[in-house]
Amino acid sequence: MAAQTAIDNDADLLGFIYFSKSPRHLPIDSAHALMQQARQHASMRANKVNLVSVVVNPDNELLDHIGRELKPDFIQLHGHETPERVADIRARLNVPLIKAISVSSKDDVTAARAYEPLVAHMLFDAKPPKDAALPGGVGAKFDWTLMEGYKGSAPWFLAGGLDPWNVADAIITAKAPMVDVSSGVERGPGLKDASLISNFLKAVKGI
Ligand SMILES: O=C(O)c1ccccc1N[C@@H]1O[C@H](COP(=O)(O)O)[C@@H](O)[C@H]1O
Repeated sequence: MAAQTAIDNDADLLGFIYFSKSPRHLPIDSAHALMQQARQHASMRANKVNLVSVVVNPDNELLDHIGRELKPDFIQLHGHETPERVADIRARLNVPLIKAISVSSKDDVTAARAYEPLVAHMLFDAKPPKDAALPGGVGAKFDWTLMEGYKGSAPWFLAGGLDPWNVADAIITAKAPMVDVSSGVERGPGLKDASLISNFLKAVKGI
């Protein structure tokens, strides 16, 4: 299981996608089973791993369902949720939030300020191509130098097109405290690859 490889290589967080257009989409029952296995594996190894439910413009019904059934450590909002909507979600759920921002310019990075008081972590991902079916998980990179000077009020994630070969350069260039990856550790859409996962984590931990 990909999650086990990630845990064995000291990943701090694991993401479970709930978005039907994604090749990584996991219905709640499947996510529940995989998250249980991941929690058991981490506790056997005395590793602490945080489990993240990734959603896109979720309605309240879905959020309540995820909160109740999956009990994730974080919910990652990867759509066009406004700061007002994020404030509503924060008031509704007792789950720390990660807000993804799509970046193609410095203004996009500046837009993070409005979310910072509302979330545990910001995540900066590339703006997907206009015709993309997914808002993330498409392997698109952005100009990491756009993160220059961004401090943030909490540790933040760099994402978008990262892989085992470029992640060290990305961390150094963007001065990123944390990174997130999806397609860059896959051998095909939705097919996580154990050796890519372990090479990615070795590259990150080796810095
Ligand atoms: O991975 C997905 O399928 C996905 C679907 C919907 C929203 C977000 C998704 N993934 C997130 O996208 C970024 C970057 O992915 P990649 O490494 O460029 O493939 C990452 O934060 C994932 O959590």
